[in-house]
Amino acid sequence: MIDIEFETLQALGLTQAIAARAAQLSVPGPDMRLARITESQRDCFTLHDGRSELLARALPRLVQQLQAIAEPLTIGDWVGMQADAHGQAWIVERVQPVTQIARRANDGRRQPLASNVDAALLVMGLDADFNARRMERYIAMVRACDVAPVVVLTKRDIAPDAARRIAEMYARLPATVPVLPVNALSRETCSELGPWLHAGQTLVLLGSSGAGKSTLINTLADAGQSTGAVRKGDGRGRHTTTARSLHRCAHGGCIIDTPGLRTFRPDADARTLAASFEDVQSLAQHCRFRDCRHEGEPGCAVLAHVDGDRLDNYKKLMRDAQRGELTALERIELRAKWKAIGKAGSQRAREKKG
Ligand SMILES: Nc1nc2c(ncn2[C@@H]2O[C@H](COP(=O)(O)OP(=O)(O)OP(=O)(O)O)[C@@H](O)[C@H]2O)c(=O)[nH]1
Ligand SMILES: [Zn+2]
Repeated sequence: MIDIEFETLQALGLTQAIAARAAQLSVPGPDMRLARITESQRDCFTLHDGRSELLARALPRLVQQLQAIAEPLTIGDWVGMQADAHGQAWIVERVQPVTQIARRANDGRRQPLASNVDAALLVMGLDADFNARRMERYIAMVRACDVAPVVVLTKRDIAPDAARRIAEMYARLPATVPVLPVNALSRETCSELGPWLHAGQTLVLLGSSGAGKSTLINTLADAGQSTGAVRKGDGRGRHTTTARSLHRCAHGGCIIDTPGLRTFRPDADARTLAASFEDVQSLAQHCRFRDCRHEGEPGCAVLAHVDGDRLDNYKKLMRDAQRGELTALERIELRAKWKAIGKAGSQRAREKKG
C-alpha cells in the first residue's frame, strides 16, 4: 500500500476520502509517492508532494487509459509518482477524483477544469460583468458536479450600482447559496472567505476575464506565510491568468485559478442540472401534461408561478445540457468498461502469481 503522510499532504488539500481512494491504488514498487498536480502544461505536470515541487510526465499507458474515459489528468488530481533511474519523475497512477468540475468544449469534448474541489468561488464583478442569469447557470453547473457554490461579487468599492445589484442577486438566488460582496483588493476579504479556506479544503475560482480572480488569489495568497511551496503569482508582480494553477493560501486552504470563462457549457445531464431549479421541478408535477414544455400549454402550473426570466434561463440550461447528454451517457458506459478490463487484469495477475 502507498505510504501516506496525511498531515503533510493535508496542507495541499488531502482529505480522508481521497486518502482512502489512494490507499486502493495498485503500487508498482515501494517508491511510489502520492502527490498533487498543481499546474499542467501540454504533457508536463508540476507536482507537489508536500515537501517540494517537481516536474513530471505521465506514463503513456495512463494517458491513454484516461483519454479513453474523457478524464485527462488535470490540476487538482492526486497521483502516484515514481522516479526512474535518471531522476525523471513519472505519474504512474491517478486517484479517481472525488469531484471534478468540467465543461464541454465547442467540439463536444469533455474538458476537466479542476479535480477534487470542495467549493467553487463564482466570481463576478458588480460592474459591467454583472449578470444574474449567468450566475444562476454557473450555480446549477457546479452543483451538478457536487461542488458547493459560493458567489463572490467583486468591486463593491467601485461599482456605482453595487447596492442595487447586490440586492438583485440576493433576491434571485436561493438562500442556501452564500453571496459575498467584496473588495477583492482588501485584506478583509480573507476573513470573509475564511470559512472556505481551512486546511484540507480546495476551492476553484470561476468567472469571466477581468472579474477579479487573480486579484483575489493575490490577496489571499499574500496574506499567507510564503513557505515557498506552491507558487504565488508569477514573480512579475501581478499574477495574470494564462494557465491554471493551484495556490496555497493564508488559512491553509488551496485555491485553483482558471483563465476567464465566459461561456461555460455544462458537462452534466439535464436531470442533474435541473436540481438547482427545485421550484420549476416541483411545480412541473402539477402541469396537466407530463411532457409540458411550459410554453403556454393549457393547465401549465409553471408558467404562472415562476419568474419569466428565471424560466427562460432554466430552458436555456436544459437545451445546452441536452446537446451534451449523449456523450455524458457514453462516458458512464466507458467507465464501466474500463473497470471491467482493470478487474480482469488484476484477476489474471493473481492467477499468474498463485
Ligand atoms: N477596486 C477594485 N478593483 C478590482 C476588484 N477586483 C478586481 N479589480 C480590478 O479589476 C481588474 C481585473 O481583475 P483581475 O483580477 O485581473 O481579473 P481576472 O478575473 O483574474 O481576469 P483574467 O486573469 O483575465 O481571467 C484589475 O485591475 C483589478 O485590480 C475590486 O474588488 N475592487
Ligand atoms: Zn407546464
